[in-house]
Amino acid sequence: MKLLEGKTVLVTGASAGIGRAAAIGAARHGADVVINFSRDEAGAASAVAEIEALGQRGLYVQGDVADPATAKDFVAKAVDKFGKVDVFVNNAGICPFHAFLDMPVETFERTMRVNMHGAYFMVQAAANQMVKQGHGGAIVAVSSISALVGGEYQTHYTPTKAGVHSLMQSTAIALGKYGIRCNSVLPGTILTDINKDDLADVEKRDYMEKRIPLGRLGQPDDLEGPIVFLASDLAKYVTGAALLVDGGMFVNLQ
Ligand SMILES: NC(=O)C1=CN([C@@H]2O[C@H](COP(=O)(O)OP(=O)(O)OC[C@H]3O[C@@H](n4cnc5c(N)ncnc54)[C@H](O)[C@@H]3O)[C@@H](O)[C@H]2O)C=CC1
Ligand SMILES: C[C@H](O)[C@@H]1OC(=O)[C@H](O)[C@@H]1O
Repeated sequence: MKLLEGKTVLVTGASAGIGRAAAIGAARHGADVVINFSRDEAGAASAVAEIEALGQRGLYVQGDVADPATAKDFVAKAVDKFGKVDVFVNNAGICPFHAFLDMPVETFERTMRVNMHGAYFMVQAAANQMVKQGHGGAIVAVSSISALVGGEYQTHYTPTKAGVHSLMQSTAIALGKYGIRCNSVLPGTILTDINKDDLADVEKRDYMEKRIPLGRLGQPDDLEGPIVFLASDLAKYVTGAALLVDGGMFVNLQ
């Protein structure tokens, strides 16, 4: 069963990793997909090629989500090409691991701008378009298990992930009257570029793996189903919710 037939889906940071998996998943479920990317044009082009190979239409648009102007441009280009926005997936994010006591101001500010400000202005631009269209929509934010737990080298990052989930709770209220649902997915540890240096530490990787009841670290396509579900009418009465996708890591205290 195709869950997003006829929909136009926008995904940020989709040249690789979880964003790419969400974009491909949406296409597999019958959507046309517009992806934002910042630097990796080859990755973006190959994601669009994969979307087209699935029989759907695709478009890639360059833009740094930290710049609020990117949000309006992304939505405008999507509407130019496909006429509407039905689903928006806020995925772009960075996590430059660093200790707390000597956190460089630039690292802190860049992480806030990409992960939090970027999410805010992107969600706002997508929501304005959905309100204008008048037939509702779905917004899914890629938050994190890190919205619920801390990280010694992530003191600048975990507040952005809690912030993104909190944004979905508030926009669920602000946008409910327009039929726009807003939810978060909370991935656990998923093997992508964002953590490949961190997980090169064999001891740490081993510890993470052992903490996961399902016995393995996540892959980007583990997020495909949960994101498509929240974007689809199967979740038509779900808003303001958060779905942990972590192989059971969070609940595994002892
Ligand atoms: N990999 C993991 O274990 C987890 C990842 N997440 C979140 O998932 C999201 C995706 O990350 P991953 O796929 O894991 O890593 P990734 O590094 O493969 O993907 C991040 C994407 O965001 C893009 N991006 C970064 N800065 C950008 C900017 N300024 N403007 C536009 N695009 C930008 C990158 O180009 C890349 O495509 C992030 O928000 C991350 O916080 C959440 C929980 C766990
Ligand atoms: C980048 C980290 O490996 C990853 O990001 C998250 O949000 C997870 O909690 C992991 O710490």
